[in-house]
Amino acid sequence: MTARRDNGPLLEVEGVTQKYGQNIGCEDVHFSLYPGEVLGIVGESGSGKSTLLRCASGLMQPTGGTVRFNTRVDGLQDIYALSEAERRMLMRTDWGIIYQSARDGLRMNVSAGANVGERLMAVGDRNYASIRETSCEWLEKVEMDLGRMDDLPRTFSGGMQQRLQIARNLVTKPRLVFMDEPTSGLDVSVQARLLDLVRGLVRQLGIACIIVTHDLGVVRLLSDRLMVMRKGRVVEQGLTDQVLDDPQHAYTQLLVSSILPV
Ligand SMILES: Nc1ncnc2c1ncn2[C@@H]1O[C@H](COP(=O)(O)OP(=O)(O)OP(=O)(O)O)[C@@H](O)[C@H]1O
Repeated sequence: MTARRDNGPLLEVEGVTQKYGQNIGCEDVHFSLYPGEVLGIVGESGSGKSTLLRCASGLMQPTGGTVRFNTRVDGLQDIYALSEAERRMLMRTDWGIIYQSARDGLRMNVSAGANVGERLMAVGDRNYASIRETSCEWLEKVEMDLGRMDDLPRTFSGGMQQRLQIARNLVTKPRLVFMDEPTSGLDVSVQARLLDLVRGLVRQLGIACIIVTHDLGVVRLLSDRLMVMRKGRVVEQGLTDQVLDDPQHAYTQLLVSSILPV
């Protein structure tokens, strides 16, 4: 585990509840995430994983509870008490979000290079040569062929699009990255390479991550800690190996024994 605990949590989620009318998206969720720590969230379809991720990543204000992020200047701040502009700035600088569908995370009508470069411009970089150089470095880090730099993402395979999303998100060196099913929909060998790449970059850069997935193999490989959700609630959480090798809750036991589809 590479998490650093000396300066307190990077993200603190307390009592987060999201209701959609009568429907419960998630209910009374608590957790803290430390710098450099990778948290996996698993659970069957409809268990509230995506709802929780959206609440924690500033995309949807929960109907109850608080989400606090340890900002560089002012320390722990309730992200929904910030102005829209401040929250957007955080999202551009300290957070990354990697979506299951590249369409949600990339601009499909601008080139691969511009997809990466515009993130640098958004944080104030105005030097075209250095933007292009850094974009190239990142495309290489995610094993993209630089010959495709000026091509549109819609001409890429699913695996390439996900690698481009990773470059676009990591280029600004965020401290926290949210990933929603980053490998689903890709074929198995592409998934394995992508997971290796994510694992290498996350460890090398010491980025904290929250990964929502239905794939226990993904969390086994990437996450330090694991949270298991059912019907909007967290039923079990702990160190990933502990939870997967010695599940305490009956529902986790079913998930791990593959009796339930996750
Ligand atoms: N926009 C919405 N309006 C009403 N109910 C919603 C909405 N979004 C989600 N829900 C409900 O909230 C609950 C949790 O859904 P959520 O999508 O967060 O689960 P999930 O675990 O991410 O599922 P999946 O793995 O299928 O994406 C479900 O009962 C779902 O029907």
